[in-house]
Amino acid sequence: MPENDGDSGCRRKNSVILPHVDLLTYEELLRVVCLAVELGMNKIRLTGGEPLVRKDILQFIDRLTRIEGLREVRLTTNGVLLEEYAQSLYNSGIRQLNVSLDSLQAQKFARITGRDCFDQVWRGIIAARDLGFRIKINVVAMRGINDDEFGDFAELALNQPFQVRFIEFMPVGEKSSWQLEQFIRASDILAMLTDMGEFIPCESQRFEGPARVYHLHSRDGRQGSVGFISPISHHFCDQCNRLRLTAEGKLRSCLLNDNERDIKALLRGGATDEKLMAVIRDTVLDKPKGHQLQQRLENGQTMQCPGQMSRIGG
Ligand SMILES: Nc1nc2c(ncn2[C@@H]2O[C@H](COP(=O)(O)OP(=O)(O)OP(=O)(O)O)[C@@H](O)[C@H]2O)c(=O)[nH]1
Ligand SMILES: C[S@@+](CC[C@H](N)C(=O)[O-])C[C@H]1O[C@@H](n2cnc3c(N)ncnc32)[C@H](O)[C@@H]1O
Ligand code: SF4
Repeated sequence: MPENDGDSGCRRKNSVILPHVDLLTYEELLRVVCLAVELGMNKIRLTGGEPLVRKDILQFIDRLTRIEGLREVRLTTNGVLLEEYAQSLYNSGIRQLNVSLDSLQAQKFARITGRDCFDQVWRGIIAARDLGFRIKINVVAMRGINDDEFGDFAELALNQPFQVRFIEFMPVGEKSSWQLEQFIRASDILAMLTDMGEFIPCESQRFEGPARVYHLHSRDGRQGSVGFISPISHHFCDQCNRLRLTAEGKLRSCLLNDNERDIKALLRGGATDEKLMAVIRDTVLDKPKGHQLQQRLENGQTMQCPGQMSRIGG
């Protein structure tokens, strides 16, 4: 196992826990969401950090899902608390979950995440499946860490009603453990899997999110859904319509660009709704055309991005 144990940069081992007062309150979050909805936003994803560990998260989600005009609330989780929370999440109206799962092997999972809880996460996934959630499994692809399991993950897509998505490992975070040797492009992953059967591009999902989705028809007649997210080798910036709001109230127009606007300062400084809406609109207008990671990779330039996944949420 390489030195960094495959920590994808999402949860840093020495993560700083922010004081409660530095976080946007639920009231503040709801105000920002309502204004964004008024401006035309219709989908919210809760991510993190780990959204399910925040105190009173279920009450917050209950209020969030009742906002008029908000079509859908989705959640990305490490799955640790899923078994316990799945029913309440379903009752709140959430129907789609993304679960991060970089290994199907309990010991390796423990080394990657620093938590020996593969079985607990798996039970959460199964509980959510049985309740009827649509489930996507997020796999950050890391050469030398989990590339020996890509076939097992594709098997999972054939055996369970989950969409398995392989995500290119991004160099996010100042002290990110990202190493060029670990990077593996989405097209190489697909090439490694072609023996399993036929991969047919799913046209209906083309603009449904960052993943390029394929129907997998296995040689023995089973079917599944496999996605590839390639922010580095084949970026999708021209279709990107996301804004990201961090827990401490910074609004970003791009995952890989550190320009941020301080929404918390505005909220706590008495900004009017009009002012806040203007700032949200300006953030959208400032959206960069794209990122230069592929060029930097080809030129052998440093790839570290200042942001941090656990802050930005993926
Ligand atoms: N660079 C970059 N990476 C992204 C972007 N969106 C998603 N990703 C990566 O892809 C992963 C999965 O994204 P999700 O938001 O779970 O994707 P999704 O479920 O298909 O998307 P929605 O259901 O539309 O929210 C993220 O954790 C990131 O690693 C993006 O806009 N830019
Ligand atoms: C940052 S995590 C936060 C949400 C939650 N705590 C979890 O573990 O799912 C959200 C997503 O970011 C993705 N991610 C984390 N680090 C990444 C990296 N370096 N490159 C690409 N994706 C990454 C993971 O796949 C994960 O699904
Ligand atoms: S603009 Fe930024 S956030 Fe959007 S797809 Fe490109 S890199 Fe990702």
